[in-house]
Amino acid sequence: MTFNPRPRPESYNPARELAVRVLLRVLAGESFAASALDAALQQTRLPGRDSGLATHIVYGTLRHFPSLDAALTPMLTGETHPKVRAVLLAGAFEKLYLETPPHAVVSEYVNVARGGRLAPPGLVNAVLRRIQAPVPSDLTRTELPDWLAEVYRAAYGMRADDIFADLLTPQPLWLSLSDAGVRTMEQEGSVVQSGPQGTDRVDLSRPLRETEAFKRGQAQPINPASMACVDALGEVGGAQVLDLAGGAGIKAAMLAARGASVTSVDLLPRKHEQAQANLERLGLQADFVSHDLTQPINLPPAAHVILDAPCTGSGTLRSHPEIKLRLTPHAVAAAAGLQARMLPHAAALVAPGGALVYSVCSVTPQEGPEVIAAFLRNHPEFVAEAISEVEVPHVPAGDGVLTVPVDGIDGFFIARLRRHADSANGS
Ligand SMILES: C[S@@+](CC[C@H](N)C(=O)[O-])C[C@H]1O[C@@H](n2cnc3c(N)ncnc32)[C@H](O)[C@@H]1O
Repeated sequence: MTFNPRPRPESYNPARELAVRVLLRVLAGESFAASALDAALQQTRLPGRDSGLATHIVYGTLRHFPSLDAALTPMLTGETHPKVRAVLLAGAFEKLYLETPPHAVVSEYVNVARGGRLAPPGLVNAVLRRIQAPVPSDLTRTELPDWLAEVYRAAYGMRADDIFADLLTPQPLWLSLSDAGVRTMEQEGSVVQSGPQGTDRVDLSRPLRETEAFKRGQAQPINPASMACVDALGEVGGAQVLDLAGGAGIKAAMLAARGASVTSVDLLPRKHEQAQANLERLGLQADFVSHDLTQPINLPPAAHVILDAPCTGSGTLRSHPEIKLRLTPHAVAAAAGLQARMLPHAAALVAPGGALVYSVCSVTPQEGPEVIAAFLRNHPEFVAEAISEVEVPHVPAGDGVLTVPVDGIDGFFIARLRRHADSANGS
């Protein structure tokens, strides 16, 4: 008898297997899409076109997850292994939302399933051949759970439908660029368009980290709505600024670049390490303090304080579509509770006559207007001020503003509170 080796699986584009493996981690709640994808792309070094395809599949699948899940669920019986589900979700996304010919989608994902030992090829073949778009409904139009779609409708009224459509499209890249950075980017073939709040919208000719502008410290990613929070602090050149919940230091970097002396406070020392490394890249500096801001903190008061509080991120669904899959009303209440505990300790650091900017990248009323209203009821020494520095589209929201998440701008709640000049500090 002659030995017949098993036929080798047909080849397939590794971008699809990479996308499936990234989805597997993100759907298991192990990672955000951005960091899982970044790590996988750095490890495999796919050519540019293929990394573009992998990125498109990961984000598209997450953005359309509610519809894809609704289309798949009736076709599957019993428990479906997460690996099988990830293959089917990615395949269904590509069949229903990209222009890849259906027969190519089926054969590619059958080969991914077999070659990557991810799923029974026969099942993938059968499901992807038959799958069709689900019947149109509110869910397929918004791709959001009902309660979250209602939050958006309540916040933005007539504009909500445009926002739902926008949230399903790829996120543009926003950078803060120095003049030299604009020139370096353009020399490398990237297209730079000036955007709101002094940011630039950039179509890159290569991955950001590989651009000279990034390596030389001439470029910092920042969303215009995030920059609006920095701008709301007013003129900070030469002033002391307390950057509370400073995290990886994006706002700290923008403040330091304007000549402020920044002290950045965060719960997690590892965030300070990231911030420090980034500031070094940019040729800037700041001081760091690790502290739990639900507790009083002993720092000299400052005329400019920002609390960019931890939040649910419900205003960043275009760049972080996985958030909508995990977010619950319970998580919103928990975030609002944390923010309400942090705000008085931040306010205690504001010098008489000074300003406190409170910001969250969330559009829920609990994390924005309600936190501020409750604080002001108990702190008559503060008054909310109008913020003229917000250039991005925004709507009024209680004592602050809510930026409108269209055109790649995140949804941020921003309020500015002024301490009366004759009121002393204290919690
Ligand atoms: C929205 S992020 C800050 C982003 C940052 N301001 C920036 O612009 O890069 C919120 C930060 O709050 C921090 N945080 C969460 N709970 C905290 C607490 N109890 N005390 C201090 N910081 C906290 C998190 O570690 C996270 O870095």
